[in-house]
Amino acid sequence: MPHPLPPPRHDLADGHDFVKYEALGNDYLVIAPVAGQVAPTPENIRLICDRHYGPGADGVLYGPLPEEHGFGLRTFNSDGTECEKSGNGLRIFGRYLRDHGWTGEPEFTVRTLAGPVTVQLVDPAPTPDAPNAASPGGGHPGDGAPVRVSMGRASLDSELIGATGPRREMLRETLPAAAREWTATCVFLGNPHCVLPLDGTEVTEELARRLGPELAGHARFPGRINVQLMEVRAADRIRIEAYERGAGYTLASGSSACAAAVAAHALGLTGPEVTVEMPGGHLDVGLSDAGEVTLTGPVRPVVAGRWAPAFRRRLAS
Ligand SMILES: N[C@H](CCC[C@H](N)C(=O)O)C(=O)O
Repeated sequence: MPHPLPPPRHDLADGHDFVKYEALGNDYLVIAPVAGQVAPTPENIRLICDRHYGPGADGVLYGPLPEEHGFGLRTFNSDGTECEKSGNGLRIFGRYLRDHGWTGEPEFTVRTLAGPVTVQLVDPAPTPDAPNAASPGGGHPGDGAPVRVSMGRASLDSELIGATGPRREMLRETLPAAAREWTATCVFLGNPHCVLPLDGTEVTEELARRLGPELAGHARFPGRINVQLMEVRAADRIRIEAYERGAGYTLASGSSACAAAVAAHALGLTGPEVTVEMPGGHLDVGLSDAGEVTLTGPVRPVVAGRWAPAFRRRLAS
């Protein structure tokens, strides 16, 4: 539902320089580009995301940037690289826009490097304490209330994925790594993913951390790739461990969850609706007949803060 962006006003940032949210332990800092704000240079992003020397996060969401319709967003990984989009990042950004008064709408457009997406704040189910919580568009989304993002159409096209070699569908692709051959199905969702269906005993944090760096930087993918180890548990349930391009091992990843659901469905292993389990919790992924992918799950605010003057001096404007 397009609508004009309010003019940047510092009070919409509530006097904060950044706000941290987490989606199943996948944490992002939202930095609104208001007057005097730091610039999203690779050096700044790396220091801000550092878990020892900065506030720490898996990435930074820099927005809202002015757009004729909807809200512009730039998404950065913790290593300072910019990526096309992040599923959890978009869900967090949607919740931030509503929490901080940039919009009162329950549904709106966010423009990413990979194009526009629709974010929808799903009203929580009513409870005895909050019987009206589910009124249409009404009320403030409660803590952990679901946020849904329409991630667009998925594709297995090697050109979109950025793989070397002849143009092909990347279904059951053989990839040599760690002195073994792996069979992967690769998916483009605005950003690229490499899904490895494995036996459940192999879907471990240890293997994700060991194999992830090698596959993420594999010569087959010059632009690097996000990696998922996947166990199919039932026709409507999968489990993944993700190693993200630019952020490393994460407790959850939204676009990874979508990519794994698309790969499992393309391999004939699951239906169009799946729950994706990750170490940080689970997300729901739906695939429409037209190939549209939706991602739904909770988002939680963590902390809002101001740069300490000495820290601010280390960040370029
Ligand atoms: N955590 C993110 C993934 C960010 C993707 C990024 N690592 C890349 O494509 O470079 C998510 O929830 O989708």
